[in-house]
Amino acid sequence: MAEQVDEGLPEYIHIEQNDFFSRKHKKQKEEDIATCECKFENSDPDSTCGERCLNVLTSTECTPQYCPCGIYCKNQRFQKCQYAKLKLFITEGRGWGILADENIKAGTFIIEYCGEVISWKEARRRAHSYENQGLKDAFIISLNAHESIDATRKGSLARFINHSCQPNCETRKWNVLGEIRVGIFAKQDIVAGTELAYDYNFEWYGGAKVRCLCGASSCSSFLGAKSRGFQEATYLWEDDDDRYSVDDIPLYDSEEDKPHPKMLKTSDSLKLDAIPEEKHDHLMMDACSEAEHQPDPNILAIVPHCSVPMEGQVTNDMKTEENEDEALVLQETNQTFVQKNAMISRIRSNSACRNYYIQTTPLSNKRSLNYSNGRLKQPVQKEINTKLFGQFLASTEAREEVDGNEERKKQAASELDSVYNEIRPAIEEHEKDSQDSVSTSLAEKWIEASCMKLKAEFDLYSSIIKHVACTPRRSFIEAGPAEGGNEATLKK
Ligand SMILES: C[S@@+](CC[C@H](N)C(=O)[O-])C[C@H]1O[C@@H](n2cnc3c(N)ncnc32)[C@H](O)[C@@H]1O
Repeated sequence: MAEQVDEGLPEYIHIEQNDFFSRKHKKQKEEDIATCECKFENSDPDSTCGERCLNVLTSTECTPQYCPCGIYCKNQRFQKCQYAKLKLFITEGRGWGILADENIKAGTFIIEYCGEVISWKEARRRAHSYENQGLKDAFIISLNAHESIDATRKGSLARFINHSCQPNCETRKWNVLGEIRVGIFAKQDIVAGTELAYDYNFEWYGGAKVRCLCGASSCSSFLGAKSRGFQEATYLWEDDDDRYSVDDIPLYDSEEDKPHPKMLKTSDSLKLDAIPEEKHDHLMMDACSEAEHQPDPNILAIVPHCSVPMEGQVTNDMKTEENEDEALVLQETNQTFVQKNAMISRIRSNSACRNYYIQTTPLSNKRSLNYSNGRLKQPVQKEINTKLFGQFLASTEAREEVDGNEERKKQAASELDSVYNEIRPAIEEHEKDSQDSVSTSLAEKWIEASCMKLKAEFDLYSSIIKHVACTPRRSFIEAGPAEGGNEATLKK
């Protein structure tokens, strides 16, 4: 049975505590330690840091030695790795998944989403690097506006929990000894043998679209289909308009995905030997597809390493990781910053994760996702041809004013793009996560750049309207033919 499990198991390093990649774990200052007012009473099991505990109410774990309940404190679940019993299993079409190995009550802390804590810049760099190396599974989630957790190389069993549009679990952020940590919690009572899933809430940002195989009746068909990026990119323009045909947009079926080559040797304590032999037709989110996960030779080979010492497992050195990072940096230096299907999923507190939308232009929410016979259509930016208008105007001043305004509009748009790039994590976090706030200075910077762009657009369009309406127009003969063969529109 154990051999069966190791066969095809993705290569990763099992950890049960976050690994800080570029900084140390924060040292909790004494004045920052929140002490609750609970008091252990033999007769009342709820007296020890249960639902009424002030720390529990604020999603903060009690600090050992400071909790009045001492060893009886029940609010140190992350610290003590008090996880529910889980089993790894192979889904049909979605790779590995996790089953509840016991009945789980609604609200229960199930497991921590562990991984490497990295900056969002590093997350973006890694996402592109992983993508370039053919790694299709997304394991990077956001922790807050500045940092992400990457469970690609190091993680807990939580890295195997799949997405569902109708999930039985959710993510929640907790403050543990001064650090924010992400836990998977049961949204409802879960019966043993049921697959666990939460809504990734992917924010798709380009490239191939991953078909969602969660099987829920309310399934949105693609991972990230509800995100702004996806909706913008798949906006359906006029029907029967061949220009927007998307026959060649690449679709990625998870069922075609192939897990990593030869995998990690795990200790028995991980319960990796518990994959059930029978098919899991009863599972809530069993896949619709028949295909199996196959090994993918393109996927980055990662040397097994365990930061939590495990029986029979050799602790690897950092060299491999460093070399790998160097390779990633080199590779990235060589690559152009073309949109690819790199996935960084970003968790928002107490609910989900999403992908970065790697695009410099902020997207509007106004468009909705549309399909035409199951096909998605590409967006086209509709721009006013100011050059054409300029040629239409007789006065040099009018033409110069329109040209100048267009130039200012372009500058404002590019400034907004660069501000957006600079503060994107904070903006995204703010939009999707009521727990995180954008700092006032960032918000002001963003608002100022947005206003400048709106003003520049307004100035441009009003100058066009003003001059077209009020200044004498040149005849087509005088203006000469416009670029793009728009002669007809130039004639008076
Ligand atoms: C965090 S991993 C989950 C574990 C993954 N199944 C594995 O075998 O390693 C996320 C990846 O699993 C796959 N996946 C998860 N949920 C899915 C779903 N509902 N439909 C299709 N693929 C899914 C996608 O490839 C996604 O990028």
